Amino acid sequence: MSPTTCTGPSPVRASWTEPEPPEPRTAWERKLMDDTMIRAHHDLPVDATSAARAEATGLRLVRLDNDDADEFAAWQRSVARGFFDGEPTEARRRAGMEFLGYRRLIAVLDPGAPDPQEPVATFASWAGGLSVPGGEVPSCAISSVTVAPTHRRRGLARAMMEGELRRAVEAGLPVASLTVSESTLYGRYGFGSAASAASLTVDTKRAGWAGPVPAGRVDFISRERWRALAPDVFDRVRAVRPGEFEMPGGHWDRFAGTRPDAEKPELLRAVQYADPAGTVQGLALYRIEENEEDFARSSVEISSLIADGDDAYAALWRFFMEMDLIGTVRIAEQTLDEPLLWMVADRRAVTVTVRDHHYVRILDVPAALQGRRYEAPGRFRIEVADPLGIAAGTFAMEVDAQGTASVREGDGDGESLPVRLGITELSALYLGEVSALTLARAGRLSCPDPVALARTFRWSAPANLSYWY
Ligand SMILES: CC(=O)SCCNC(=O)CCNC(=O)[C@H](O)C(C)(C)COP(=O)(O)OP(=O)(O)OC[C@H]1O[C@@H](n2cnc3c(N)ncnc32)[C@H](O)[C@@H]1OP(=O)(O)O
Repeated sequence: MSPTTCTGPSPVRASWTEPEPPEPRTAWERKLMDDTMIRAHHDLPVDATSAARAEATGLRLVRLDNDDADEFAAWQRSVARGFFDGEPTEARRRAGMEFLGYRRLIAVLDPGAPDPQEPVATFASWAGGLSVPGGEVPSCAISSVTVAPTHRRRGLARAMMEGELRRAVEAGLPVASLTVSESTLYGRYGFGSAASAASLTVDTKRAGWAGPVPAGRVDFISRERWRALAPDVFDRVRAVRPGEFEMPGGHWDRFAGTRPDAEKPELLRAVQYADPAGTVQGLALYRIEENEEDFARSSVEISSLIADGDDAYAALWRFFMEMDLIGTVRIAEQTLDEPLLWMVADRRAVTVTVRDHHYVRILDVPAALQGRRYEAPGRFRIEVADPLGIAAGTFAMEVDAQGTASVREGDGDGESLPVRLGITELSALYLGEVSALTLARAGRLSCPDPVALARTFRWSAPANLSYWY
């Protein structure tokens, strides 16, 4: 599989068929149907080293059968407990079986526990497309990492992570990626914060619309129509925005509240923006939170805003900013460089909070670095340290005037600029968000000319992952 393509099929179909599973609707779901490589990753047995480590402490590290309803239900219960959710309802179990069949499910079982089938640790992964500057690479997406409070700090999370990263390497995936509950967890495994997220809170009474007024129209649509349109509009946005990830199965229905386990879907409102020719270029989902004390200062929570182009972006934001009875508009998971800040009359009406969000871990340095484009040519000799030994080495990297890189193991020539850094730092640089100069100033990499390195690795389109997985 080339590092710049990612196609992939549903490795597993859930056994629950009541009602009939829907036809695959998103690009992801369609692609899942026929990619043997993704199925191969899904079906690999558990890592022997990690399994032996668990065995030595009397525990069993296993890969679960997605089609086994009891195993899946127990795994899902443990994940819910790990993330402080309530016990999954029957509707949630069924939806999970239907929508999560593509995930490789790992569990740790404790034969000494009162209920030995209930996992004491969980882990999920799947192969999907990660948008990078100028392209897309296959990534091992990781989610649902939990360890029961009764079994914490015995190395179970480490055993699962190390084992699953080795499996991802074996499957030929050049990077791994995840979203995090805590910033402190994943740097030790070589993950770097590669796409941050900004939360915006707008005081609409103060902001004042100073942006363009596009010629198209904004209309209310049903949640079902939003669900049907969103994948295509999102895929157009994703193609040019590093940091976005191919939408995992089940997520569109979760956002739109069109899954059988949706909670209060009736509170969601959906709108679209169509250009004057009638082409839908933007979509948004939101809910209103009424302010009982002052109806004229109620709040809008935008849960999704997908804008393919500047007109769609301006039209949707203007729609929210000029709504009657609204005092506050909130949105999360935005880029660090939102045009909205330049579309309001009073900049201080917008409060921006920044958080680390999408973490990336390079597993195969040549494949990963060749999978993206660069903004300036350069020749580098990159020495990478990796505490897990997966991607350590010295690499000669040459970027031509078109921004295409050729990377191979070796020292390069005497003209190459020497760079020394850890895999966490190289991974953080990967999507072009943080500048190499900033990492050098922070003492996180060494290079005699960090400005040259920064010029090559930066990317003008800001990185962003607009959701959690
Ligand atoms: C991608 C995702 O799913 S993100 C979600 C992560 N999960 C959660 O936040 C759910 C609640 N938390 C948990 O379930 C657990 O505490 C976990 C999964 C975070 C950690 O599980 P444990 O089995 O206790 O971790 P383990 O014993 O393997 O520790 C591995 C390392 O991480 C460190 N570590 C573990 N938890 C934390 C923490 N909360 N903060 C900082 N360091 C931590 C350990 O000190 C250890 O360090 P070392 O190996 O470098 O010495």
